Amino acid sequence: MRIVVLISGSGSNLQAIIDGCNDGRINGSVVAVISNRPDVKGLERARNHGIEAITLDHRNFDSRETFDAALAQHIDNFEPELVILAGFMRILTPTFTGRYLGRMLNIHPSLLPKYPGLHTHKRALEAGDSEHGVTVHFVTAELDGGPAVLQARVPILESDTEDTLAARVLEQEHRIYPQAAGWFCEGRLTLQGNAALLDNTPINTTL
Ligand SMILES: Nc1nc2c(c(=O)[nH]1)N[C@@H](CN(C=O)c1ccc(C(=O)N[C@@H](CCC(=O)O)C(=O)O)cc1)CN2
Ligand SMILES: NCC(=O)N[C@@H]1O[C@H](COP(=O)([O-])[O-])[C@@H](O)[C@H]1O
Repeated sequence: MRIVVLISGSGSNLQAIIDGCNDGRINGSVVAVISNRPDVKGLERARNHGIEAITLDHRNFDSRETFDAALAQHIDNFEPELVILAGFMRILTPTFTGRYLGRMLNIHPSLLPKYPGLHTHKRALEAGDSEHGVTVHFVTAELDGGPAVLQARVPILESDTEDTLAARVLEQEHRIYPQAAGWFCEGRLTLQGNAALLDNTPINTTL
């Protein structure tokens, strides 16, 4: 399957997806990487693997709608079966999410539905939570509200800072995102209404 990955920064999840394609865990190939921010490390990661790396700077557009329309044109040029958000930091419009409904995944650094949005590690620490984690979900118009596919739990340690917690969560991200993408590329993972199905059975597995 053809995969287009959207990024905004470092691209460590992009790297995990590329590695999954290269070692056979994902029956697909990343055909393009698109960043809404210029000169980010994720674009370098793409180029290091001979993958087309495109910058579509959202600051050059006068609205979310015009940015999303241009983004969709770029994506559709590559005719992907799967669009992966990997640290992509723009809220997408309903028109855009509707266009890729059922074939767009995101990874979010919290145990959704807890802490949608930003600054999740800080919020979990400030709440005094004993555990945190990460969720892979289908992308819908509702921000971080799409059906969950996979989750991984991470204990919060007394000594944790935002950075140490984020690093431990990131390790789990790199583990479960290739698993979810692999299921999709095998045709096993689908979106039916507001439910994620694996082999036609409702799923919300914690790995
Ligand atoms: N319609 C949807 N759009 C996006 C989803 C989604 O599920 N539905 N997932 C997000 C990813 N995400 C968290 O996982 C997320 C990304 C960005 C933001 C946000 O508030 N962005 C700000 C800009 C922040 C910045 O540039 O640093 C904004 O867009 O104004 C919240 C959550 C991707 N989009
Ligand atoms: N709301 C989206 C969000 O916060 N995504 C998070 O951004 C980081 C990107 O890292 P990466 O660029 O190294 O993959 C990851 O922790 C990812 O979960």
